[in-house]
Amino acid sequence: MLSCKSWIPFAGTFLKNCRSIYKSCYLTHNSEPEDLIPSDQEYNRIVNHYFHLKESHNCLIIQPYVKWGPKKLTITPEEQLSEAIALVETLPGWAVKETLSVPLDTLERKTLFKSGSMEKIRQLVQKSNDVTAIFINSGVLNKGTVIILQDNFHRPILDRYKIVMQILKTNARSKHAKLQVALAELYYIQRKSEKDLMFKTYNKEALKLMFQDREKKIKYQIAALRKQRTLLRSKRQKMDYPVVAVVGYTNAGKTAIIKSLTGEERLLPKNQLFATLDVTTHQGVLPSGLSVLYIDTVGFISDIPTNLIECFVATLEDALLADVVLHVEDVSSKSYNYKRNHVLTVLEQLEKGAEAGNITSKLISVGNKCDLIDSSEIKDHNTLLVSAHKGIGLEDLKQQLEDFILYITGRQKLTIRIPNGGDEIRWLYKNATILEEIPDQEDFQFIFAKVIITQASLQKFKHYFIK
Ligand SMILES: Nc1nc2c(ncn2[C@@H]2O[C@H](COP(=O)(O)OP(=O)(O)OP(=O)(O)O)[C@@H](O)[C@H]2O)c(=O)[nH]1
Ligand SMILES: [Mg+2]
Repeated sequence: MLSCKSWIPFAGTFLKNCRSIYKSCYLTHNSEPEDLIPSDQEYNRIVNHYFHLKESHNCLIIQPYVKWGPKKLTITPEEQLSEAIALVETLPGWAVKETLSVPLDTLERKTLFKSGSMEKIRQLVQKSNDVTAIFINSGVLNKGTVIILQDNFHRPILDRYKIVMQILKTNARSKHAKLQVALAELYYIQRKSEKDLMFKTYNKEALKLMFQDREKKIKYQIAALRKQRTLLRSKRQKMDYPVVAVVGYTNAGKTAIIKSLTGEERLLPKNQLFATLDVTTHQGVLPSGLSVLYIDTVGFISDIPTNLIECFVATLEDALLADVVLHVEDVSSKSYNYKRNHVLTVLEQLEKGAEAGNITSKLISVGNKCDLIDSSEIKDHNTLLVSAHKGIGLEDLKQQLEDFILYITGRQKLTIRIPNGGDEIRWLYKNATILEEIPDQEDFQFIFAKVIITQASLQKFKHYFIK
């Protein structure tokens, strides 16, 4: 385990490197393209110091919970613990050895736990001596508490923030996701450097320069990617397909739903938290034949400092500009209400952000994994129940989406009488969705075309063809 003192010898080389161009030598277990993220050895060491990055850990998970008062959560400690287990098990090579829920009367105590609980934890660590880390399932622990607990239990202490960061690092595949994670990590280290004694030996100016330089380079690359995405977005707008953004708590089944709605084999739903870190787009067809684009997004999770999620908000931008936002909920989850409230709160916060527009007015909820519950367990009778696995309710979902899209985008279903084989039908094939062509029985020179068409296209059609 690294202590504060073990950092001092690095300070000299660190300062030298601060003024040099940073060589690419990102975390050893995370293969980075050479030019992707500016990095240096010292920075990586700092990161390792905070995050205790390792290929594997045997964890003791401790779930602190406040028994009563305003800090008491609506989610039970058992439910919190099961999410903590899922978080650890998401990391390849990591395992859960022991778990313990510890009641607290306050979250303010410096040691977090009372002496009786401290003793209980100490005994548990001694008993299972293959425990290599203690994960305390709480947002961010303050440095003083971490030091006290580490000194007491002689194991690295991890909090929720660190575990989620580790998952994001492990699961980030695309250039964009890696850059977002690198930025989140940088902000964390930057904040630490303002208070942490560990940085006392470093030249403050050089440190600041190094952080600024790193931030500038990462942001530059993110901006370049964003330009590409804006280009793609405008191409998509030209295609004029309605867009459905699929959002929700992590592991609710967003990817699985999109896979079932589109039949796209490339999509791989996983029993992991934060399996999806990239915003991807998939084409599907609604009951009347209208093409639609589904956007898969990064899942939400509660009790994580907002700055970590903020880094991913940029990746949600496209999603939030969608015509419809489909909120996927896991109806089999015991913390269904807690998760629902969390997602809705985050969406409301995003809505307040500059470009997001009005999200709540274009929100539809769908309850996934209904195959795992029986009718007595239904939590909200107004939510459409589906199962991506068993294919239950998917046709109803498509119909709901279609009706909502027609309503919200001002598309109309129309029947237009036009010449058979003329320019009109060719134009409509390009600019609208043709549902059916029916010959006019009274005059075979004409057909009735049933179409779905936007207001804008209808105006153009009238302008070109109706004199
Ligand atoms: N029983 C059951 N399991 C499902 C259903 N839909 C999804 N799952 C499972 O739930 C897990 C999570 O599914 P994903 O589609 O990856 O969930 P997600 O919301 O995209 O998760 P993240 O990308 O990690 O936020 C996987 O193991 C799926 O196989 C369903 O209808 N029924
Ligand atoms: Mg997913």
